[in-house]
Amino acid sequence: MEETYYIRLSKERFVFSAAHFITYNGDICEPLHGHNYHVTAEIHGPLDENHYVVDFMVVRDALQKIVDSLDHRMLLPLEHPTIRVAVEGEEVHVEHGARRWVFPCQDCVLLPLANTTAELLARHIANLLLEAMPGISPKRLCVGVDECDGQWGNYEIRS
Ligand SMILES: Nc1nc2c(c(=O)[nH]1)N=C([C@H](O)[C@H](O)COP(=O)(O)OP(=O)(O)OP(=O)(O)O)CN2
Repeated sequence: MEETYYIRLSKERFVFSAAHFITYNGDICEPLHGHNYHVTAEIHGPLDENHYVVDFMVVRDALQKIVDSLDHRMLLPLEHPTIRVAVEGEEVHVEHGARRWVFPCQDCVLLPLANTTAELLARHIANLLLEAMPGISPKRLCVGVDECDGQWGNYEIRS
């Protein structure tokens, strides 16, 4: 029998309210809209000298910073094949086909993603979480992003 330990952080305050639009089925582009995204993280690994997988507080604080950095922002994908995102002075200019949007830079987060789906947001948050916890290399890290009350996109990375 194999034993595993893992921690899960799923706090009510891991929420960011953000605007986005995605494309799907080729070139169909959603209207701009918002979600109250909920985030969870699960970390698997052996116990350390404290009998922790990882200190809850370390993960909690790192995840909270990431969540806060996305809160009250327009989420924009930098790697989308047909949504063009360009910073011009203090503004972000966005184009998709004949549609155009202009946002103040401070209201936007430009993400290295091909689309702002819940799945890709989960991957992005997982990568930020790993970067924020140097020295911690979990056996498995799972991040979940809930777009709207029970529609989760999940990402898992194993070492
Ligand atoms: N696997 C995925 N499927 C979909 C995603 C996604 O990220 N991953 N995203 C969407 C859209 O963003 C869409 O906005 C979600 O639509 P909907 O569920 O209708 O969300 P609402 O906020 O409008 O919620 P209501 O329950 O309708 O109020 C689609 N699919």
